[in-house]
Amino acid sequence: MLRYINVSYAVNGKTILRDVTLEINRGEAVALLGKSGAGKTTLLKIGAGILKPTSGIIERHVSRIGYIPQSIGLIEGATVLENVLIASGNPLGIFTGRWPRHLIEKAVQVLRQVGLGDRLREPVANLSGGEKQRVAVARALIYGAEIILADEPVSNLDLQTAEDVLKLLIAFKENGAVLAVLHDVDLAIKYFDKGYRLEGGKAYRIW
Ligand SMILES: Nc1ncnc2c1ncn2[C@@H]1O[C@H](COP(=O)(O)OP(=O)(O)OP(=O)(O)O)[C@@H](O)[C@H]1O
Repeated sequence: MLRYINVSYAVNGKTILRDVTLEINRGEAVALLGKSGAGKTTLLKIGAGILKPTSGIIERHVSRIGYIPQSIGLIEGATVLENVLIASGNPLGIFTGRWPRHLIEKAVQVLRQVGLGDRLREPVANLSGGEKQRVAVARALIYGAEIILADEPVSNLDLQTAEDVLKLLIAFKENGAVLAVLHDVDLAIKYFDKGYRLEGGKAYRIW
């Protein structure tokens, strides 16, 4: 679904990625590991099309990519339901605050799917870190993303919550595939089909 071929990325004369080749196939959950500053976020942003590689090729065999940044990227003052509706891509609703009934029904359905059916009217600011990650997954679902690129989706979460969020992310494989940046190798091995480690700008397949 997503393939990096000899991708390099440099900024201000500093090479962050060198000749990275890796692929995420349909039905796969792929973990990306590596020390702080190794280039994991940069790699994800290139996959999402936010950054352009300095050289190399990105092949995308998907039309919709869901990108969940480290900051999660929710609108804190808006409700859980509004945050999901905004991701549905209906431009009128964003300006008028009025959404077609079918979209509201769909938003409620994806929020139930991620276990937040009883928090629809809650401002996102009131949610815990794990619950915010769930909203982010619900946004990807209503958007119709085929692949999720998630940047450290479980950092700062306790183990139980981290496992719950990972199970939810992994379930997204049914829609396509998942690429997630993780720090915990044990969790990565437990839940992910494939793992790469970034080191010195290069990607090494570790399982
Ligand atoms: N626009 C930029 N200008 C200068 N340096 C940058 C820029 N973007 C990234 N870098 C540097 O590139 C390196 C890789 O950054 P990146 O955010 O991809 O790392 P990371 O592996 O995601 O780190 P972390 O685990 O700490 O989030 C870092 O040293 C960072 O400071």
